[in-house]
Amino acid sequence: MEGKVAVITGAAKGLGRAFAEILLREGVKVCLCDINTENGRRTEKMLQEKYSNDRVFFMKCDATVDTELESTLNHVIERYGGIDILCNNAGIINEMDWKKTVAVNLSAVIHGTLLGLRYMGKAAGRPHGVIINIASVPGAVPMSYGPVYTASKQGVVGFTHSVGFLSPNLNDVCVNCLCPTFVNADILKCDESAPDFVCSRDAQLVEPSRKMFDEVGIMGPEEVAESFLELVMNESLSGAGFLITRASKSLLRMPLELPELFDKYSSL
Ligand SMILES: NC(=O)C1=CN([C@@H]2O[C@H](COP(=O)(O)OP(=O)(O)OC[C@H]3O[C@@H](n4cnc5c(N)ncnc54)[C@H](O)[C@@H]3O)[C@@H](O)[C@H]2O)C=CC1
Ligand SMILES: CCC(=O)/C=C/C=C\C[C@@H](O)/C=C/C=C/C=C\[C@@H](O)CCCC(=O)O
Repeated sequence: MEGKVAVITGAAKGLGRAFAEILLREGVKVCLCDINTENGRRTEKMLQEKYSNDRVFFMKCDATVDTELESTLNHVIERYGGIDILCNNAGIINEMDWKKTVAVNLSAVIHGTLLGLRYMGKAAGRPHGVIINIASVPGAVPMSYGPVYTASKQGVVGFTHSVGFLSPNLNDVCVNCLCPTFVNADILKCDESAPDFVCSRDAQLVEPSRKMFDEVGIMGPEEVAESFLELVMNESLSGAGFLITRASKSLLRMPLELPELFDKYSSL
């Protein structure tokens, strides 16, 4: 991993920051992209102090703005010479502004992947590339209080399964996705005062999820980052989706393990 270059969207905090940190630990150079400059600069400072100034930097980038995402990738190529790992991680849950949820969670992931296929791997004169799209458990099962969020994540899983099937043969870029269960991050707060954390206003729908927190547990971002690293290092898989649960503490390949998961949810 030493010397490889990674770009992570939504990396100012939560899972994106944990993914950045585990890659830095392995010797990778990382560009942290996020729409939130304040958190992004804070994370940049923290990681530069821990690793070094020249191995990590922050770029303000709204992943939903096509030109911003593309110019970010170009900037990273100029600065570090290429890109080997791209993680399309930025995500929100906002059932009221459903177009924004689809734009961040699905459209930006599709655009990021298509750019990655152009700027990484053989097409860009690099030996190999890895794209990891962050979906979620609702990428495979329904989540009643977040139908738009669910649709966006199912879109990510379907897109990844399809595009990842061919991409290793085309230009040696693997595309996979991760579906973690609940992770301790701001997105879980469902705080209606923060516009991007709005899920259903119907308490009766949200309540079952709170029960699910106890049932399936809430993972730490660093636990998910260990599985993320395992997937980044696997150069033979593509078009696959992986579930990460607290109980398994490892990657479960979808859809093989899903019948068991459906049983678990339908019995609650
Ligand atoms: N926390 C959880 O329980 C789970 C989260 N996920 C997914 O993991 C990903 C990361 O979420 P968390 O770290 O949990 O949430 P978070 O809310 O802590 O972090 C999300 C980051 O994305 C950034 N962001 C939002 N819109 C953006 C945009 N347009 N462009 C660039 N950055 C943007 C935010 O500023 C924030 O820094 C999301 O895709 C989420 O759907 C998946 C499964 C479980
Ligand atoms: C209460 C606020 C909240 O739950 C917000 C969640 C936002 C994002 C987290 C998401 O990515 C993780 C979801 C994991 C879900 C696991 C199981 C669900 O599919 C069960 C849904 C049960 C139901 O339909 O009520």
